[in-house]
Amino acid sequence: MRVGLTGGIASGKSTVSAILAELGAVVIDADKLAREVVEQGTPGLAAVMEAFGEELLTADGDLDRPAMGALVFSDTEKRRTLEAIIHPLVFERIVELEESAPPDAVVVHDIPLLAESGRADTFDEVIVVDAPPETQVERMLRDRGWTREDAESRIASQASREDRLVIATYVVDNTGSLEELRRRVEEIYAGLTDAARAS
Ligand SMILES: CC(C)(COP(=O)(O)OP(=O)(O)OC[C@H]1O[C@@H](n2cnc3c(N)ncnc32)[C@H](O)[C@@H]1O)[C@@H](O)C(=O)NCCC(=O)NCCS
Ligand SMILES: Nc1ncnc2c1ncn2[C@@H]1O[C@H](COP(=O)(O)OP(=O)(O)OP(=O)(O)O)[C@@H](O)[C@H]1O
Repeated sequence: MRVGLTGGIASGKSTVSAILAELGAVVIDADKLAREVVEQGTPGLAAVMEAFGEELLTADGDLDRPAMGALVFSDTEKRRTLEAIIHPLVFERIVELEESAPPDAVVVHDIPLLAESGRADTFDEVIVVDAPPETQVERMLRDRGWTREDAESRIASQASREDRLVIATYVVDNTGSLEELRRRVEEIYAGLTDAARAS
């Protein structure tokens, strides 16, 4: 069974995917793949350098992610240029990883931009982790040392909360405690495994 997992930045997706992995799901993490495809020595990094210039490399030769973030989250055209390089490479890796998963696995795709991608209906189920923007901002300020402006510009680069909720077959309200979150995820996973067995 193929399950999409999405949510706005800092909504709690990684926390949910870690619980699902613990429960037995195979998790494919698009953010992680988006980092791997631009590691040093990759064609992805070469393509990014060609489009954006070598000043976006750190002294060690890695992609300077904070500098790239500052650039693309304040300029939509630059963000689209970066996405046009990275997204096809991520998609290729997703297909490869999916092919190597056991046939009866619950495969969870953690994809921050699932609502934006227009591919939600290619999944059997879609879990949306939901939290209000103010909670997202609070978590980003607390954890990442970003300014409120940094946090708000990322939220503004993403689909609205409403646009994400319309693709959901399961909604995880993540405004409560971590214990409540775990209970809700366990309940959803039980439903997924039942459905996978029945199919
Ligand atoms: C601009 C980059 C280098 C900044 O890196 P940084 O380490 O600061 O952030 P990281 O990659 O860990 O992403 C954190 C979160 O930012 C949000 N985000 C990332 N890219 C995008 C985007 N293109 N549009 C909207 N939100 C985004 C997501 O919620 C993501 O979970 C990086 O985000 C990137 O390469 N983005 C383009 C690739 C992409 O779209 N990734 C998202 C899933 S495939
Ligand atoms: N219910 C909760 N109560 C308190 N803190 C939470 C809750 N859910 C998640 N968090 C915390 O909020 C932060 C963001 O959560 P997480 O990293 O899971 O979000 P994310 O959606 O994966 O973020 P990103 O989009 O950046 O990948 C983490 O520090 C996490 O521990």
